[in-house]
Amino acid sequence: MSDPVLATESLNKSFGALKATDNVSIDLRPGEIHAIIGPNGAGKSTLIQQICGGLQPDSGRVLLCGQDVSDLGTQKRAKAGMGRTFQISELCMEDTVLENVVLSAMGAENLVWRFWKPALKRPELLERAEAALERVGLGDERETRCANLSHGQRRQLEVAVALTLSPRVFVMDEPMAGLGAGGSKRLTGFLDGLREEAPILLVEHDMDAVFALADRISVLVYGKVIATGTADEIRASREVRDAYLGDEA
Ligand SMILES: Nc1ncnc2c1ncn2[C@@H]1O[C@H](COP(=O)(O)OP(=O)(O)OP(=O)(O)O)[C@@H](O)[C@H]1O
Repeated sequence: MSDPVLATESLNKSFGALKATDNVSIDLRPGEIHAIIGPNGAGKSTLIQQICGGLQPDSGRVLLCGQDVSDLGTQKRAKAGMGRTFQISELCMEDTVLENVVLSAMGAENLVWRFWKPALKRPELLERAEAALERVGLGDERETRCANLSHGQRRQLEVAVALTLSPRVFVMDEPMAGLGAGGSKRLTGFLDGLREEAPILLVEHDMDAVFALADRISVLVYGKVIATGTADEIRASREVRDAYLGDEA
């Protein structure tokens, strides 16, 4: 079996007496989508934040392509290849789609951000930004202001932004949130193809999307992984049904 691209080793995080992440060890293999599911308050976002560097665990490690990144902050992890997406607030609503992606491509080159308007004329940055926009299907929207994009298009734009950093993994926190049925279906199709670019660790409440996409699913309950397996294995697990999915799964 191939080495994991991303792995957590015994991550623990408590808030007072509450164990939000309890000894969590999961991994993400090349080409796969690994979904993390679980009830509200199970610790999914806390886990994602520890993986991406926004929150320091009490103990445990995060490995990216075998390298221990536990001591790196969010930016350094992003540069090392951790492509966190769907932080809507990081898009600049007043700027165009192309400007948003160029800004990110500049970050990848450590360029100073106050010089970013002239950077729009730099062919290598433009090329990288345009390639990312084409890849996510927003090539025709390059001059559209971000504020005028649909919810689903903004999610695609966030992937384009992440792509300019040549991510080794994507870590996505509830990408389907706020999308209608049609939007979820379109995004599901898009994520299905995106796994060729880099494997995806996906936290998601939309079970249709999870069961359509995930190669493996881990179920988190009260901060603990109670099961990891294929969609069929997770559906068949009595423990998972009792703790989370009920009998409709
Ligand atoms: N900064 C914090 N301080 C104290 N408690 C926190 C903090 N962040 C999260 N928690 C608690 O930790 C637990 C896990 O929260 P978390 O947001 O990670 O769950 P989640 O699985 O992402 O939930 P949801 O599906 O509702 O987004 C919850 O009980 C939450 O109230």
